[in-house]
Amino acid sequence: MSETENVVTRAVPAALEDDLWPATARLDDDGVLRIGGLRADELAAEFGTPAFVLDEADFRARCAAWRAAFADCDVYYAGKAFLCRTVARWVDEEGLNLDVCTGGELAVARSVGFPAERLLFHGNNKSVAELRAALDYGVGRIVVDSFAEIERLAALAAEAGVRQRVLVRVTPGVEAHTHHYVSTGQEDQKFGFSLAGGAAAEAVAQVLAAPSLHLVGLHAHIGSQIFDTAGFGLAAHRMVGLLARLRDEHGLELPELDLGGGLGIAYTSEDAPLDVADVAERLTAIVGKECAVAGLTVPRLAVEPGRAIVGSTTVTLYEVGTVKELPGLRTFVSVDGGMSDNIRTSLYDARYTARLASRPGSPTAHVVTLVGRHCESGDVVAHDVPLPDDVRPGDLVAVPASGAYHRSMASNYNHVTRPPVIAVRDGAARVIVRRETEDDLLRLDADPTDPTDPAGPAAGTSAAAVTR
Ligand SMILES: Cc1ncc(COP(=O)(O)O)c(C=O)c1O
Ligand SMILES: N[C@@H](CCCC[NH3+])C(=O)O
Repeated sequence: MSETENVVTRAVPAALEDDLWPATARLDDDGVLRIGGLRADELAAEFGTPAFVLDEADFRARCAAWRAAFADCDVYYAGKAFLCRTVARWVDEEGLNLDVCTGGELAVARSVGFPAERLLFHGNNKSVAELRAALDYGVGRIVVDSFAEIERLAALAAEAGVRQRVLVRVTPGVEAHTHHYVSTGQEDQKFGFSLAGGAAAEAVAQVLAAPSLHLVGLHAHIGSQIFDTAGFGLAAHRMVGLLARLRDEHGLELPELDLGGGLGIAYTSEDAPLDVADVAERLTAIVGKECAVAGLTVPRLAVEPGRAIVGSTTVTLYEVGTVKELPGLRTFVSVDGGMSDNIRTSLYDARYTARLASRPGSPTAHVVTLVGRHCESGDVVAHDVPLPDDVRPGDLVAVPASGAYHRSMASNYNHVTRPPVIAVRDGAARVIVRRETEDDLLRLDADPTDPTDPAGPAAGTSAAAVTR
């Protein structure tokens, strides 16, 4: 238990804290939260709770800011943060490219006709079916992640009669200062080819030897929710070093360098995110300088922001169901969602804040634990949240910064239906992902009274079948 829990009475923040809330979020005079010109209480009445409310104007503005900051680079929105058909369409309309990491994400892109050339396909264990789907759609770039995959992809591309553009994913040996579950630049992890161990250079040689593969560049992603540029700088330095070595060994200058995603956002007022324009300036300067020193032509840079684009655009609206006070110990405020719509608190010990969204409440707050409705005592939405003393059942609570890795990591634990995503803009709301129903949950189950139901899903082609 935290020392502050329920012991200190605090003032409820009067205003919405900068950086945490979507750009169009406002507090009405009657204390009601408004996003995209719409009142939280009216949104809850129309669409129910819990619900993800996504500020479309903010999403588009963030895409535009990244595009402007990285003007001569390729910006790939990382769909894993949150993807649905409408968002794929917005990304396309805003002129960004799209990073997909599964056949499912690719299917979303495909379903809206996302230009194949502007897709990049990631994954440390892409299936044969996924690789075939990517080749079939003509995905612009595939990032190869293992020796087995190089062999597999080379065979599949040859079979399809295409020469597939690829990047080699390198682990540059950089420790990002973030939770170890989301740190991916260090040697000891499952992604990519080690730089220090020589695997990266060997992977490059194998790709170059495969006539059906066309090596266009290198890729590195050091982790996620990062607040300083030192790690990116070090990764850039090492990647340019590898480019120079490849030039010396193979006489070729690779034209592309993808430095991945990972820029952090503010979840509480203690977080100080970097400005995208500053990051762009620093990264391009570092790469430019390193290339000048190495005598290399500056490669075209690519970046893959996910969280930094969608994270702050979305607020989760919950309804309070119970308030349990344990005098001198803690107050639990239970809402109608939980770890099925926000796994980040229990998985990464992530910090969040929350505020009453349907009325002002008393000016003083108890620091409470905001919990969900699941059968786990670790089902916490947010620790140490100052909610008004008079918080009660029926109140709406809003959790900001819940656009990235919330809906995309949502589950049906306890057979809870996953919340909808409601896009709001200029006073209009649109359901872009509908709420699941109990019928949705039952749809996949076989009927126990009917032995012929279901026929069973079609099996994918096994990897062994291709490489043998
Ligand atoms: C390869 C790759 N690119 C991009 C991203 C997006 O990261 P973020 O949402 O932190 O920007 C990730 C996730 O960490 C990733 O693994
Ligand atoms: N899911 C993680 C980020 C991982 C990104 C994927 N490589 C998070 O919520 O912070």
